[in-house]
Amino acid sequence: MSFGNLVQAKVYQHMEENIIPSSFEQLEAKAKEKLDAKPYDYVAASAGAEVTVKSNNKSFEKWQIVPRMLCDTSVRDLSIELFGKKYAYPILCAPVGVQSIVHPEGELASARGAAAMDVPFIASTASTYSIEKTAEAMGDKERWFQLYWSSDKEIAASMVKRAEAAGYGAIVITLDTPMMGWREKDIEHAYLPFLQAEGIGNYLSDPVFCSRLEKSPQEDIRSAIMLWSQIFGNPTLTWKDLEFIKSQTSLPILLKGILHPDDAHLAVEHGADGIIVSNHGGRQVDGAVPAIDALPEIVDVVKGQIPVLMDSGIRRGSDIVKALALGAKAVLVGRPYMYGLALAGEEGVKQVLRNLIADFDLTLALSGKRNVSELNRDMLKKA
Ligand SMILES: Cc1cc2nc3c(=O)[nH]c(=O)nc-3n(C[C@H](O)[C@H](O)[C@H](O)COP(=O)(O)O)c2cc1C
Ligand SMILES: O=C(O)C(=O)c1ccccc1
Repeated sequence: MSFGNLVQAKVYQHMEENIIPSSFEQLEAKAKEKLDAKPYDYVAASAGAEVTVKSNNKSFEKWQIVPRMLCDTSVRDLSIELFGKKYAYPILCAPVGVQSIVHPEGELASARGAAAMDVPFIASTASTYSIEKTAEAMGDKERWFQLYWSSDKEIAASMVKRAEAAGYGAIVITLDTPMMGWREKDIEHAYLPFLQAEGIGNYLSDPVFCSRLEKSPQEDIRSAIMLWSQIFGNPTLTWKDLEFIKSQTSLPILLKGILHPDDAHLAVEHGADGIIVSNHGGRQVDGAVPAIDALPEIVDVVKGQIPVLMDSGIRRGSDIVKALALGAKAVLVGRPYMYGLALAGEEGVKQVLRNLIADFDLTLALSGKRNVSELNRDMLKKA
């Protein structure tokens, strides 16, 4: 059945039991009801007084869309091109670690949900399920691998090579987490899921990691967890270390966590293939600049030499329109799909993504635009 431009009807068709609220606030509230406090707070909470996570959302309100009329928006194309490949939408699932704390199928369910919606899935280094198992769940659908560069560089290199072998299309190196931020809720709960061996699946299945152990993780999980805690994160890294990872792979490399225009400049200078403007959803430096505020200056510095993506605070279609109008090529979503996963596994992730895509499509059309390349700063007004 075709519903023409009644995008809502196309969405309703898939909602057998309306399990997933369409509003982000209700989605979060339902996830809170369902989950235990520890895993819920791990996902929902942020660093410090949570100023940045709040201002991530507030800052989108500073930009107002000025819609244009009579533009024939009957036929629309939401696709983009990145690194020579076509993507159906300018939306990706952000790398989110340790997803098994909200659903037993964890990353596998999210990856399947993303694949079903034609949304690329970025698998975190800190996944409970391995690079290879996640790839297997996705068939030939697009996936990227996010690297937490461990203090043992051979382990980092091994993971990058495993990702390339398993059909991942890009490597995202997260720069803002050489150590985890000060998250008051997790401290209150004394919660660190890794200490129960959740979120370390890529290490336990890594030949180089295992070669550093006296006994296999199956024989002695405590020592494996201990080693993980010693090698996770690498605060010694500097710009010149990027050369090492570049030499390990032919995949495009994106740097995630850039907020300063000078760092964007350095990223280009050191041969990054892309940048992800992000404050890690407010989970690292409380008081850090909202990502949407950092974006325009970074886009100006990069001058189209490499694609600039962004995340931190994308909740609705209008947020995506604004980010793209300010120069982002695509956006990543984090918490929204985690709540979908918590509520209904793969189906929940699918519904969250489907709603977001439909909302984006409608906002684009109602703003008088037919495709992503028509989005630019002229359509925005600063409040
Ligand atoms: C529970 C959780 C775990 C995360 N784990 C990772 C991770 O393993 N690697 C990473 O690069 N970013 C991680 N992030 C950050 C996300 O990739 C992304 O930057 C952030 O969630 C975007 O903000 P949003 O949640 O407001 O959409 C995590 C975020 C959350 C909420
Ligand atoms: O919780 C996070 O934000 C995060 O990035 C992370 C870091 C280490 C392991 C798992 C997730």
